[in-house]
Amino acid sequence: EPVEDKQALLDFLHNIHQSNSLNWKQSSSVCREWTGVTCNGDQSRVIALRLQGEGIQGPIPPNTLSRLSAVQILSLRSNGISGSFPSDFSKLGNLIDLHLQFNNFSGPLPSDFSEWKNLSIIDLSNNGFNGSIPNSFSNLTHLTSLNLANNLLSGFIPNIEIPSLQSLNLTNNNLTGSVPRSLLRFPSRVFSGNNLSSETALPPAFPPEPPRKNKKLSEPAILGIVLGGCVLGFAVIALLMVCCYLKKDRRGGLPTKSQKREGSSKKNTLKSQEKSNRFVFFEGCSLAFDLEDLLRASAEVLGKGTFGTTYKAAFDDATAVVVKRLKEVPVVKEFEQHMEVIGSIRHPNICALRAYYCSKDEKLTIIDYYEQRSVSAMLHDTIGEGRIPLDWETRLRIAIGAARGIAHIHTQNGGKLVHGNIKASNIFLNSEGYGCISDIGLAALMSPVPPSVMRAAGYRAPEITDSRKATHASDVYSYGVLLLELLTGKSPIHSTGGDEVVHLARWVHSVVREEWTAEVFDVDLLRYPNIEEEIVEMLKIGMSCVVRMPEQRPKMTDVVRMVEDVRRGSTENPPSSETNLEISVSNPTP
Ligand SMILES: Nc1ncnc2c1ncn2[C@@H]1O[C@H](COP(=O)(O)OP(=O)(O)OP(=O)(O)O)[C@@H](O)[C@H]1O
Repeated sequence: EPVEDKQALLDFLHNIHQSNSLNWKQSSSVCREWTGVTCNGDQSRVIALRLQGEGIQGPIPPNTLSRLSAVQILSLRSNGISGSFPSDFSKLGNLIDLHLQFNNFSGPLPSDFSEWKNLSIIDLSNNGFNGSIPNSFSNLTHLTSLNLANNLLSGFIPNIEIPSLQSLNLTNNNLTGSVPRSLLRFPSRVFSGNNLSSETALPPAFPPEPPRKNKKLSEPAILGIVLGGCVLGFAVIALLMVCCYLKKDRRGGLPTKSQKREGSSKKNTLKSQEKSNRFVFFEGCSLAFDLEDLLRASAEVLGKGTFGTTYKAAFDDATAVVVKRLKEVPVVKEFEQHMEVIGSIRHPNICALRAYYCSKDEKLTIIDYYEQRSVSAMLHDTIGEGRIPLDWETRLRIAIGAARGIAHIHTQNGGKLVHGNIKASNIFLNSEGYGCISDIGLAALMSPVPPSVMRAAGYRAPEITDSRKATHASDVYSYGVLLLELLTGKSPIHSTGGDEVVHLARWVHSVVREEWTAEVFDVDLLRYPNIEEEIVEMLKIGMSCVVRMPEQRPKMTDVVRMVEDVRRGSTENPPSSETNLEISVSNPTP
């Protein structure tokens, strides 16, 4: 137990005004039980403190958090913290990430940032910091991301020459002068909303920033929160709006247009109330809307899943986010910890979690809206005159992408993270047209779902009787069913015409055993020339994933290699015109 760190945290707790009471008790274990606290391996020091959206008000009491000298990650974002930048934070010499955004800090920034030699991410955006940007930022040789947007900073932008700096945001301040040469590599939008001179010397590659339509709306007086053009702010607003709609929805359906107009005056109040609750949003959100567009957004129910209802919040320019409202999430702390793990994952084949909301009664997750809908919709939904068949190239990319995404999930959280609900309705297409997987690990958090009502029934491995106890091997099984679905075009549970319900894995096995392999494949696929070898290879992989014994299934990393080889193999050995569709059934499926 890190006794001194614990005392520092208790001193902090006893000297702040905090509206959502933290569960920090002298008698409980700081490393194992306290919300937002992470210790090192031997539990001798606190190394991360994440108190996002905890409703903390007022200034940070001096000589409290600054005693956490081993802390590397400090996040106090989305609270109501006021006062100046705590000068004693200079003692936190091990800091790597500092998140103080969306608070009410004021006064100048510290003049000497060189104390924090390891700092990599600094987010001080959406506060009331004034004065100039200190030159000492240049000494932060490990800095990768600096966000000072939506403050009251003035004066010239210093020449910050840090090669590692990849992300910069200085929008909506009162900065003057021109953009220094060292920062010309960043796009003009990261400097917009300032008083920079026209000879800002932006290189011709960066078009001039169009006038900001909603400039007046970025004033703090309007919404009480400074959102301006900040990208992350959009997620918050969308979240708040949807909360508003959801509350209406609870009273009976989504609001009509006139109800929306009536309700708009109430939205601001709701926004500020909710802001002081438990909003947490993650970096990297690249959505960009005008605030007006956001206020016009409407909510639509996409569907009711096992764990709650999913909404689309759409904006006038067709941009949208998806809000999942989860029911029956038993433990707040577990939910928050899980969201922090998921929110930090950035991978091309994993749908990024943009934000979440957590209170005792309400839990929401926010992700991007995928216009083409899910792989399930692409395979099975009839649109307009009929279904547009999914071509083999797309199906192959879905399979490769999903495999890569799941393999990455299996490496997270010390190799303990499991998806637990892999199915076609949780897979979308990323910008490169590869599969991208969503809803990671939610099943493990929820109340157990009886196998009979599990919507994922057809994908569920035979050994899984409790929906919360999925494993890497059961994920491999579910992925195998997904492959069979892509190859056959059939749902994981389907009927053959009579009353009988057929499980896809069993059906494929029986057809292959009868040596009618060609009958297995979706007729839409058989139209494509020269793909027999690839689809047969893929079928073999799918069948190896759905064997009954979990220990006989391949590991996800092997599956990635195998599905990638399907394409590689056939380019190296082009298929003969007469491909043999025979498959040997060596491994009985259930
Ligand atoms: N980000 C998204 N973009 C587009 N459609 C989505 C998105 N997220 C979910 N959907 C669609 O919304 C519908 C409801 O999704 P939801 O996740 O609630 O249920 P489900 O996937 O059918 O079941 P489960 O709750 O077991 O995952 C599904 O058709 C799903 O594909």
